[in-house]
This record gives sequence, structure tokens and C-alpha cells, in this order.
Amino acid sequence: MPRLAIKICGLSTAETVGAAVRAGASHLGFVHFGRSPRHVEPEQMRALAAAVPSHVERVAVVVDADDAQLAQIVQTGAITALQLHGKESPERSAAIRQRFGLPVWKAISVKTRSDIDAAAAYTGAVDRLLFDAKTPDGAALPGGMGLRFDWTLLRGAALPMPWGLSGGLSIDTVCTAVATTGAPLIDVSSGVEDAPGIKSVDKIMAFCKAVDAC
Ligand SMILES: O=C(O)c1ccccc1NCC(=O)[C@H](O)[C@H](O)COP(=O)(O)O
Repeated sequence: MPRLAIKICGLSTAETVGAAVRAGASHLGFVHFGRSPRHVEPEQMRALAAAVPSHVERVAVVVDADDAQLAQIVQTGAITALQLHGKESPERSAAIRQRFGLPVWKAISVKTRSDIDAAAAYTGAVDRLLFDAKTPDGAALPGGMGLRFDWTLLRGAALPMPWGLSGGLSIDTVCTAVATTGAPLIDVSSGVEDAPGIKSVDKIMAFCKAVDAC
């Protein structure tokens, strides 16, 4: 069976970027959102990504970013995809993809089955859907809060494009999540941290090892 794709999200140090690469992550995520404890500036991301082998994808995570912010990020030359984690419409997502010429992922906040069904509106507008738990109204962040949704909601869903699963995954839960959903890509942040924004080398290693053993 092919290895699952693993995205370690919210990296901000050279040490943990190196650990994710050594552990076999296929994707690294860099969050550009001032309110996040994982926020990195474009230049910081560029420096972190410089040592990453080219076969490992670098994904910039943004929240309702305007074109000026996106240009700053894309102009670093450091990333291979943009992950839209706000309320970007299909039209705005398609415009970003067209303007910046990079694959675009759309995070879909899930609480009910209708959230998953509504993702079909992004067909043709983006390249990948990332199903994540809906954070509570008024929450500080739209992602990266270690919350999970009911994975059985994805059972039998006809998904129109490549996709991934995120939200509250951890070393202990990831295999159940994969078995329940059949996710081809998994994304983790809080589950490999010691505290919000503080990634753990040991947990990154253990998470990737656990995925290989699923
Ligand atoms: O991680 C953040 O701080 C963040 C802030 C704003 C928007 C998105 C953010 N994270 C996006 C991710 O891709 C996370 O990996 C995903 O939400 C899962 O997080 P977790 O439940 O903590 O594993």
C-alpha cells in the first residue's frame, strides 16, 4: 500500500522542519496569520524552507488574505501550494489560483454532513480539499485548535478531487481516523506539539512512525 501523505502544519523552527523531513513528511505547512502562535513572516518561512529537499511540498496557510499578502508570500519562492483557511468563496479561490499560478487547497470547516456536501462548490476552483473541524463561533483561530469532527461523516462521501483530513489528529487517533475515512493525506498540528506553537521533535517522529504502522 502506498505511504499516506503527511502534512506537518504550523512549523516555525529549523529543528522541527528538519525533524519533519527526516520523519518522512510529504508536506510542511507554514501559517501566516498574525493571531496564531504558529505565525511566521514570509522571510522566516523562506529561510526555513531553504533547507527542505525539493520533493517535500511547502504549503503556506492563509486566512482571507488579500492579494498583497499573498504576493509577499508567493514572491519568497519558497512554497509549492497555498492553503486557504478562511471564508474564501469558490470564486475568490479560483481567482487566487489563476493569479498566483500555484495549486490551491481549500480548508472546509466541518460540523455536519452538509458542510462536506457543500464542498462540491469548489470543484474546478481548487486542487485539494482539506476537511478540518469547525472551530466555535468567536474562537481565536479557524484551525490548529486540536478539535476533531465526526469522521464517520466522510463515509460514502463522493469527493470531487484530491483531499485530506485534519483536525485533532494525534499519535493515538490517527490510525482510527484513516481507517474510518480512507483519507489519502493527513494533516496535524496540535497533536505534535508540547504547547500551542511549540512543536516537539519527538512527537513529530512518533506521529510519522505511527502513520507508517497504520
Ligand atoms: O494552526 C494554526 O494556528 C492555524 C491558524 C489559522 C488558520 C489555520 C491554522 N492551521 C491550519 C492547519 O492546517 C492545521 O494543521 C489544522 O487546522 C489541524 O490543526 P490541529 O487540529 O491542531 O491538528
